[in-house]
Amino acid sequence: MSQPRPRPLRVAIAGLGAVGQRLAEALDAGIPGCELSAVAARDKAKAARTLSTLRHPVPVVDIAELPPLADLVVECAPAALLPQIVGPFVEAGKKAVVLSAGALLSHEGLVEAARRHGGQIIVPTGALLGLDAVSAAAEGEIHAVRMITRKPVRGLVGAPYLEEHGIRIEDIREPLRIFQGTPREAAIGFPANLNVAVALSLAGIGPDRTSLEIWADPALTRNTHRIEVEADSASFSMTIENIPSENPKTGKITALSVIACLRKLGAPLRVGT
Ligand SMILES: NC(=O)C1=CN([C@@H]2O[C@H](COP(=O)(O)OP(=O)(O)OC[C@H]3O[C@@H](n4cnc5c(N)ncnc54)[C@H](O)[C@@H]3O)[C@@H](O)[C@H]2O)C=CC1
Ligand SMILES: O=C([O-])CC(=O)C(=O)O
Repeated sequence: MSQPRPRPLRVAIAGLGAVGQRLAEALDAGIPGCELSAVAARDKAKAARTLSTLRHPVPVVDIAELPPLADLVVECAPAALLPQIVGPFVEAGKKAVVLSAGALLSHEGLVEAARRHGGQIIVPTGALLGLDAVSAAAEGEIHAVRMITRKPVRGLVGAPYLEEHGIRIEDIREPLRIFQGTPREAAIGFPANLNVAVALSLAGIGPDRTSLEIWADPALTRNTHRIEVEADSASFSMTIENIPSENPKTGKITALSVIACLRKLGAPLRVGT
């Protein structure tokens, strides 16, 4: 006898920016097994106007009001808000999809809280690619992971690392390597730009052994990430060229990755690790 169909997972969106808006539209149009149940926004009046075209209206609330309204939260807000969005969900044994992955490194207690309370933090592939192969390779032995990110100037200006090191990129005419180090260092210096490097490191050999270069390139229009992996099971390299969304720092594919991730949660056929 078949099991009764579970009720849809109530999904909350925290942050109604480039990713949040696209995701709200997709949930409203229908992702099987999921229903949009609430949105948290900084400017609630503006968010209510943005959401007024949805077929199924949802409450627009403060972050602190989300937990009783949802079973899963998608964090797509500024990185500094990560603990207040994710903490209450995982402490209640619920799930949190995290886009500001860089901020996980300075709030490792969240993973511990999820372990203690039976919650789960899900970092989708986001603006990157290949985390399926990296996770598989990590079940064996990975010798090295290297990532090279190239971004248009407007996707990088304002990063704290540039200001701290007096690096001006506004007038460059040639590609300039602006950073060489680890994802852990980049998460601090580029909190709105390098979540992908941290996601890669968490899938593979960690934020201190992964190596990362960041280039500002005035000729580029796309955020371009190349990953190179050497493992005992395989060697592979892959590149993704992301078309920016309304937010020049964020590739369009980021919201689509979250949509695909939510679709997989309850799918009868699930493809990819
Ligand atoms: N993991 C990945 O592959 C990627 C991660 N990201 C990260 O995802 C996050 C979201 O990206 P975007 O949508 O492009 O950012 P965005 O800047 O377009 O949107 C963030 C939204 O959060 C809202 N917000 C600010 N304070 C708030 C508060 N107190 N309560 C509720 N909402 C608040 C802002 O008003 C804004 O609408 C960022 O942290 C970004 O760095 C972005 C691209 C790829
Ligand atoms: O890493 C990020 O947060 C965003 C990014 O590079 C992209 O969208 O290509």
